[in-house]
Amino acid sequence: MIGCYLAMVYMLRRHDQCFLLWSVACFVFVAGGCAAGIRTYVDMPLLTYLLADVLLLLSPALVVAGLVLFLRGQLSARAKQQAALLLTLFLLPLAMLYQVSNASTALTSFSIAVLFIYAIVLLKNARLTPVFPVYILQLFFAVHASLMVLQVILVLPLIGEEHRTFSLPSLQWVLLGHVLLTTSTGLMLPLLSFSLTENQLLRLTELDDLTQLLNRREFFKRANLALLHSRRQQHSVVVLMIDLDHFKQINDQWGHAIGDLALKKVADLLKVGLRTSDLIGRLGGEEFAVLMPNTSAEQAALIGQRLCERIAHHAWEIEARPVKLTVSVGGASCVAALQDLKQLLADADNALYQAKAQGRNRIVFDSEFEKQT
Ligand SMILES: Nc1nc2c(ncn2[C@@H]2O[C@H](COP(=O)(O)OP(=O)(O)OP(=O)(O)O)[C@@H](O)[C@H]2O)c(=O)[nH]1
Repeated sequence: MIGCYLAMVYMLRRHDQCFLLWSVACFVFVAGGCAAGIRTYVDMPLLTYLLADVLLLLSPALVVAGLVLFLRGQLSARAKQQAALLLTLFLLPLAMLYQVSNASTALTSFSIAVLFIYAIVLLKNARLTPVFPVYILQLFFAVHASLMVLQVILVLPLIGEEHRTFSLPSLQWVLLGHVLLTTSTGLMLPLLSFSLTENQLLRLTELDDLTQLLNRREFFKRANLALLHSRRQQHSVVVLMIDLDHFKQINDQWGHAIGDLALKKVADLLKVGLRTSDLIGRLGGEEFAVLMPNTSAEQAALIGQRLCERIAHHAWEIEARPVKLTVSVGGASCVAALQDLKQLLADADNALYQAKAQGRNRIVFDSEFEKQT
């Protein structure tokens, strides 16, 4: 059932390959369980021991392969080679041991435990929010790995004995835990992907596609909140409007694609030149806005001046074209954030207009602000 459920998620998620692997892993697990289950009735060790153990190991291996695919977006040739090598390393001793009573069970259980530990390590590098599906899966894998180690401990003394391992009550409990954990893991895996989609959707609605800065709507939303916060704290706030100089000429001379790369580069330079607490947005076209909370006019003037210099003196070369770029900056501030955002932006825009009129590549502050300071 879980295999069918994952197969349906695979189709719903537009053939996201990791779900196919996870679905196949469930069917392989059931096939391996069936092959092992008929040991009591059928004397075909090749089927009931060798094939059963191969299938039982292949199932978690497919889960791990699906995780790699999910986290890295692809299974590289190197990863496939490593998987083939590991499978061979497992198959060789198994082929030699499968007729020795209980030895193959111990080997398979140990290998599965190693695979689950690897899955925990893989998930450690997953940067997903909300993070709880990752933690829960790590917990499942940890319990599952412990269960497999327990199975090894229980089976080791029975190697070579003609005892039917799974008739032991303790091992039946382990087996039950194995099935429950496999089911729970199968149910939890899609949540990983929902976390990822949620993140991607959030990014799409909040960030500007080209520059990965806040888009206009998100900038206004966050800036209004920041302003409210500053008002409560009685802090002064500075808003900068930043506009590229003669950007039309760059588009006309080098083409729109180069213009886009120039916009991206400016955005990167803004990110580097400003603090993480500053909000940076692309309001549209070649116009950016920055809100600097808890910042004095003098500090902002200095930072703005440095930004202009950093951009003007940057070794501009985009796809081997010597693109020359400068920006003009208009600043506005209010002590204790008495103004609203729209007014602040309008004042900064006014100052930007003056910066352009005075020859560009400079920062000018709104005169209203200068009076206040
Ligand atoms: N490549 C690219 N160009 C854009 C984008 N958005 C706006 N532009 C261009 O930016 C240019 C803006 O031109 P203007 O408003 O005349 O301003 P300017 O040439 O920078 O001149 P000043 O602002 O007066 O210094 C136009 O050519 C737009 O086509 C974009 O996303 N990518």
